[in-house]
Amino acid sequence: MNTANQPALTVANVGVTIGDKVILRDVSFTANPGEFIGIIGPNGAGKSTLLRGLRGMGAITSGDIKVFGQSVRAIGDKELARIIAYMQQEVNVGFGFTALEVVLSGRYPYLKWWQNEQDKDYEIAKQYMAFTGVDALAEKSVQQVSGGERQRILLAKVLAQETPLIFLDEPTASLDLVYQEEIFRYCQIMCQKGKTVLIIAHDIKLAAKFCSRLILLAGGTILADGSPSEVITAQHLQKAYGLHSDVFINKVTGNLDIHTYEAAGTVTGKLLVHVIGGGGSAGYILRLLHEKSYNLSGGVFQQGDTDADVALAFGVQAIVGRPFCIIDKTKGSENREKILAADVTVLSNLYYGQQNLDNLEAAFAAKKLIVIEDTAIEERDFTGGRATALYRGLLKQPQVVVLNSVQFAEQIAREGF
Ligand SMILES: Nc1ncnc2c1ncn2[C@@H]1O[C@H](COP(=O)(O)OP(=O)(O)OP(=O)(O)O)[C@@H](O)[C@H]1O
Repeated sequence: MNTANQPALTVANVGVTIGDKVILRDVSFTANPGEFIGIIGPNGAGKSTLLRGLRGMGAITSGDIKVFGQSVRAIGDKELARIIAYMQQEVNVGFGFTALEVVLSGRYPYLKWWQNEQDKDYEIAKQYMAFTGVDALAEKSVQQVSGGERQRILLAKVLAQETPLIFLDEPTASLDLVYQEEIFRYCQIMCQKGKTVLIIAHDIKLAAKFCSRLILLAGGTILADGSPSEVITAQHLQKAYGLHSDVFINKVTGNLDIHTYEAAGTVTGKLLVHVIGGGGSAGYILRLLHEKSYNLSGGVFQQGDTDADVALAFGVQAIVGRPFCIIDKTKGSENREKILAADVTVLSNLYYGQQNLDNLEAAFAAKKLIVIEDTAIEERDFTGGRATALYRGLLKQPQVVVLNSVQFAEQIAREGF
């Protein structure tokens, strides 16, 4: 087969109906050499049905599938096995076979019916066993290896098939974190060498970390197809999984991260809450309130402050000032505007220096103010006593309620504001 200048896979309007149940409909996409495509989606979305169908193993009721420009229907079994290797979700490995024998069975598309495996086949099998780190297990029975080792033996078998296309149906299921990452890493290397890998995965974060592209299936059709950041959005996750989430780049890992939470009722939706914070003191407050769907603003945070990052991750309108600088007039006024507009303002357990003293002064403008106090103000005062004096004056205001962070969390969980 001539594979040059052709998409590896062309899927056009594929549908699968079993009995009167529509399992897949209008599935269309093209996969090019070198692409590492993660197929994600909730249970029952049709991922396995799709992969089986693409491999020509399940009945496709409509549409067309081409590999390197040729319809799969027109390709014989053995030739197709030289183009697509497929690792199914549950593989029964025959009793008594050694790991090497299992991997060698991946070479069958290259053997004539009368032929045994040749030296070259042994070399290839051993090469991929070394690649997936199971060469030392060659003579061991596959019944006597761990689940992770077995998955890597099966991956070596699939690789020994030396096909340009590789389909993997949840190869990481039941594997620990190390093995899961390893399998994704092996696939990434194979794709860098020009192979096309389609992998079904339930771990979205892992798929987003390694795959060059994701296809999100939901309800039997493609909901989103693109780069991980295009596909993994709160809106798509809500549509596909019915899940409330925030999607953001984790500053520690540099990877896409997802924070999921239980949906709050609609009661809190319209209440405006402003959170005065900084230096990481407001992050958990923003999270708690965001999870309850309050309409939030926050500030004045400093650029680079984790409170500013948390606000960004949760889509909170944040007033962010320059780092290590006294809060300027503009930011101070913005802060007061938000405080005046808010139904409730929360003042976090802030530490005060000259730079952020304006946050404390601004708190006097609140209609209703919840002051979070976990540490005595004297210990948080780096202004030579000014912050303490202001704070004491603030606590005398009738609109002020003082809670520690545990009481605050309980209050929000129990009844909100
Ligand atoms: N042979 C069949 N007969 C009838 N329904 C089927 C058949 N095979 C699959 N289905 C149904 O088709 C839908 C899609 O199944 P499929 O296994 O493709 O989903 P999946 O996305 O791979 O799910 P999971 O994440 O749970 O593995 C499910 O509702 C399933 O019950």
